[in-house]
Amino acid sequence: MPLIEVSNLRKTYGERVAVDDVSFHVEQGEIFGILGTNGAGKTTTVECLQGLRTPDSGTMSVLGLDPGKDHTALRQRLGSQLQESRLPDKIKVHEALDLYASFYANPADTGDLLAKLGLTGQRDQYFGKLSGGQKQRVSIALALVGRPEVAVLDELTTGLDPHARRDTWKLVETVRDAGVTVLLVTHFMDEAERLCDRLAIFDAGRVVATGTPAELRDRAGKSTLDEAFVTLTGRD
Ligand SMILES: Nc1ncnc2c1ncn2[C@@H]1O[C@H](COP(=O)(O)OP(=O)(O)OP(=O)(O)O)[C@@H](O)[C@H]1O
Repeated sequence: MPLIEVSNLRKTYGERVAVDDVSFHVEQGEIFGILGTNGAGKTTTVECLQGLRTPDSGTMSVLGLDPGKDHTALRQRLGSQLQESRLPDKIKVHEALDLYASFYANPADTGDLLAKLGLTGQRDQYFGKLSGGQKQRVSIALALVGRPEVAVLDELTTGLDPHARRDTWKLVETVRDAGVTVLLVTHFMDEAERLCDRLAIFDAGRVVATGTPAELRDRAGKSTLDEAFVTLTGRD
């Protein structure tokens, strides 16, 4: 049974249809990408999956739970990275981690987690003083502190330099290799190609294709995911 199953999901904001008849599934242990341009409905979809938004219609199952009904149980088993750094500048790294750890019944050891993410030296630093890459690593640490079975990582490398992006990608692979299923929201084709085992291409609230990066390239008859994306979204 898939770890995540979404069928015919629809979500509107007033007149605006943000997500329209979206279906896909995610298998245990994979990095699954939700790829699309701005406003494609990616964040709305993962917010519904986390029980943060109520869809208008459709069904969802995450770890066998219904996000709408089993929100509290799901929160213990799912880790979320914030789309932007929403931490106050004046919180220290270890304070943020301890705070998030307190939300979970069986949190990870925060010292170990900081070491794994290369943040031991930043333990006592204010969040506001960190570099972009360090902030991103803190937000990944916050997503992992509850020992989640599924981690939702949204716009992971936006604003990072090429070295920090590559370091972050390696980190995501380490997370997956430790057995965590990763739902990766991105609008970067190179990131999706490099990291995702399978992905769904979103466009204007709909899923236009799902598959491995190689399958999507083949289907579109293109040599890069970038070109395949343009073809599959009908923008050729
Ligand atoms: N709270 C809201 N109220 C009204 N409209 C919203 C709200 N949140 C999102 N939308 C609209 O719904 C559509 C889908 O937005 P969503 O944030 O899900 O897309 P996205 O693919 O994650 O985009 P981005 O990459 O820019 O984050 C957009 O047109 C957006 O303007």
